[in-house]
Amino acid sequence: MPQIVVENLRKSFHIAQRRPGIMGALASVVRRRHRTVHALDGVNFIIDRGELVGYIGPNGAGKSTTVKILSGILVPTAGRCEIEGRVPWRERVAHVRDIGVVFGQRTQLWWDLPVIESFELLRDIYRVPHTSYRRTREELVATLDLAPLLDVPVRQLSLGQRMRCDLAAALLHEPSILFLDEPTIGLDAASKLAVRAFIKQINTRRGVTVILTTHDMDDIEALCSRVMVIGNGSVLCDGTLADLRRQVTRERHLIVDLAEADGWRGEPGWGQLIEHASGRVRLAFDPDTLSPAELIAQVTATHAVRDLFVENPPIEQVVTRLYEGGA
Ligand SMILES: Nc1ncnc2c1ncn2[C@@H]1O[C@H](COP(=O)(O)OP(=O)(O)OP(=O)(O)O)[C@@H](O)[C@H]1O
Repeated sequence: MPQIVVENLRKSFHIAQRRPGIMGALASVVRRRHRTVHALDGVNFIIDRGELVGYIGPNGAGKSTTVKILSGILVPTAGRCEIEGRVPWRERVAHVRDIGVVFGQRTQLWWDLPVIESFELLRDIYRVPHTSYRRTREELVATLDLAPLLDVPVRQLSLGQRMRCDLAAALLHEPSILFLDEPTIGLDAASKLAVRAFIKQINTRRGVTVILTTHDMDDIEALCSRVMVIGNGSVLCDGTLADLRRQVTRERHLIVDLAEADGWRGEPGWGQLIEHASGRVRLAFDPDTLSPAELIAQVTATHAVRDLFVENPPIEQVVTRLYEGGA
């Protein structure tokens, strides 16, 4: 049975528009003009227990609105949304016991309290029995290396330390679903790797379903077997990263390091030259028109080559094209 069902979900916001100038402001008091923003315009997806799904899209596409509806904070204008058979905004108390939410830009911990006291408060709020709370807390403290941080007030933590504490806080009540909104934003390389490893671990070992919203494509490549791309309020693509690539382009790239920096003599039939600097050449070619083996044979027959390799276009490029197509 699917754990999350979203069908034809719509959410519109009516925004009061202010007219410019003092007269405009006075006129707005008497007669307000409104503008409607269709943040979600028919979103559909199903997520099974234990999936780790990336939810990506350009700014303003509707990601946060979806997550807010799924967490019961917002009520949609129309459509169906059920999680564990419950409607999130109608059965909020039961629903929040099943979910954990982490926002990279905000903390759910109490700013002036030591971390451990925030944990205790969350235990009270979620009414977690003492024995299971202690067991889960000890596991999380060990896995996320939190022991040295427990007595430190949250405002004194670095961003990376705070994120590790926020992840623990979201999991203390052992939810079966975790919503992560930009969990690696602003983190240094080592902290990013630690957070990613932890997300992977709670998904594979504990079977927690994870919905990850991010603009960091390295997060997606490292973690997600499935990616949903949203644009203009609807899902543009739902599948593996390979599906996403196939939907956007068949293009592949040949990268050639030349023995002589300015020795490039490309032929028009080899594809499009998209980079040529410091002896490195990057060609975008269509493997259906010219096979990689044939292209390599032609290039090496006519050039002195130090090194070469074939790769897919960077995922950022693929995603940007998908966003542009969707827009
Ligand atoms: N409370 C609100 N009132 C009015 N408009 C809103 C509100 N929340 C979101 N919107 C609008 O709905 C659209 C979708 O916003 P949303 O925050 O869901 O996008 P997003 O994909 O999360 O963007 P980002 O990547 O920038 O966080 C935008 O046009 C936004 O301005």
